[in-house]
Amino acid sequence: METWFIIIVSLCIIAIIKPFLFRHRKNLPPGPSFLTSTILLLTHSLQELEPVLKTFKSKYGPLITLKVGSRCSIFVGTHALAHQILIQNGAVFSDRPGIFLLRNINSATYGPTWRLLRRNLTSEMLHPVRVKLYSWSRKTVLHVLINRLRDHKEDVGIKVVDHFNYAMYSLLVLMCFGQKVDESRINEIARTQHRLLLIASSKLFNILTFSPKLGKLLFITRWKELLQIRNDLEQTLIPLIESRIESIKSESGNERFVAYVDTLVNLELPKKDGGNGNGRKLTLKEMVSMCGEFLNAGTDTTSTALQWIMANLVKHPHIQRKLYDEIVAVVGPPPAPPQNGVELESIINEEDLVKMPYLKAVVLEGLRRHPPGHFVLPHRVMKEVEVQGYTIPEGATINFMVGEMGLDPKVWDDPLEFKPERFLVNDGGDCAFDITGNKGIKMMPFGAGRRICPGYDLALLHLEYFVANLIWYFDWSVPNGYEVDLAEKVEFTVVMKNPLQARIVSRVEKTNHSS
Ligand code: HEM
Repeated sequence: METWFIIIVSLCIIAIIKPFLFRHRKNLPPGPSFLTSTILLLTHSLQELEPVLKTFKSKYGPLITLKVGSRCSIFVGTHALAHQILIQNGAVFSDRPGIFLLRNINSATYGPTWRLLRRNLTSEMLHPVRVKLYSWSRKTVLHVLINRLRDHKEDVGIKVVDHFNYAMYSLLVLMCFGQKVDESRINEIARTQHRLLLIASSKLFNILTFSPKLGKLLFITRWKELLQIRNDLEQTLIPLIESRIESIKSESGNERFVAYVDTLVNLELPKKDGGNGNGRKLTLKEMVSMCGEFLNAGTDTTSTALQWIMANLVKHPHIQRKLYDEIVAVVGPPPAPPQNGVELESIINEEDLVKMPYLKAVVLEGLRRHPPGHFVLPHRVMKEVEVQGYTIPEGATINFMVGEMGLDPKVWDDPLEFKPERFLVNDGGDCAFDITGNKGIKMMPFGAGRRICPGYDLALLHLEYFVANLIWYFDWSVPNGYEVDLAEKVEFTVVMKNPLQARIVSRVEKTNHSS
């Protein structure tokens, strides 16, 4: 029903905007007809466009244009071009199509406000010294996760994704608001954020990035739904922000660590694009956008990646064994599991992770084979520029086929295989891979260039830390009658269509039973 409606409306729009069609006489990268492009953009979310774009790539080459009226959306399908665009010409391609509703880092236009907000995050929260100070929160959350996984019935298997999600939300909520929040509140935050993310990855957003007015007109119901969710998020997060602000005032510097909210309270927006023309503090609603982004960015993405990695370790027991052997060689065998959910005293220290190259390789292979996002966030071209003899017009949106790049047989041998060894150098002794792609892009799960994910180091730490500890404590295997299915499903991230179900047994208990 909705699709028919969209098609009819799009045909009407064609008639209205036809005069704009021929405004581009420039040599744009090739692509399908205006009508095909319009229908595709109106009926698909960004991630849903992937299979169609793959076909277009074989037909038109690695630079593809989808045109609607005078606007274009350009897609880039190869590593070399992505490097040329994002690294060599970074400044021109680092803007975002302004999507109004939120003031946060990822939606900010390339300018002083974006710089200020991004620097605040990287220097106040993601600096290695700060990240180290949060190690107690990672330990706390890991304890909870391990105890939750221990509680299931062994033979049935456990669906792990909800537990991973809960762990990532608990962790990021701690870092954001500086306090432990009870389970029902965490679940409420996770639910609201998830609803927001689902809308953010729908067709509505595809059109909004292209033409905000058209998007709101065509998807009025969805737009209203988005405003309602945004409202719900404010109701959930404002009390947490206010409570943190109160505690900063009362404890004046005696806090155990700096939470994200603390850094936002002190921020002063630059005069130039501060909204009302003079430098000012963030409003509470703007803090909601910033905190919401912090939670979104680091939760679903990381728990999706964690699930894919663990699924591959369950599917390939020899890789799991090799990883376990590496861990034991560095830290020794795992301790006896805690009784009655008592906190674990002994876990793998973060400092030990650097001695585990195979662990790094497993995580990187997971991100190559199953990047949580198969595209980056849309970029906006700031000035007309030539790429490969084609004109990339000012104002065009541009995106990158991240999923496709990770599977390119010209760059990766047996790209569909899960082979962590491909990341090892020096006869398997080292894992040195530049995830930023600064010198050359082979894959880009975190994007590349000026808009690269600022949280990539933290995300890699979270993945290595959780994978290492989960494999050290537990033996992971396939429950009876179940098969690990690597089929994908598009949500905000690209998730497992059939979520991982695993039989998880404490390694120490398993050894005791068998001896
Ligand atoms: C496995 C986990 C993660 C993945 C796969 C991931 C991936 C990405 C990608 C693809 C982008 C868009 C890059 C672009 O548009 O070119 C991005 C942006 C961003 N990410 Fe992450 N991310 C992860 C974790 C995190 C974490 C833990 C944080 C911080 C707590 C974070 C914060 C951000 C922010 C603020 C942006 C917007 C950057 C900007 O526009 O300047 N991400 N991320």
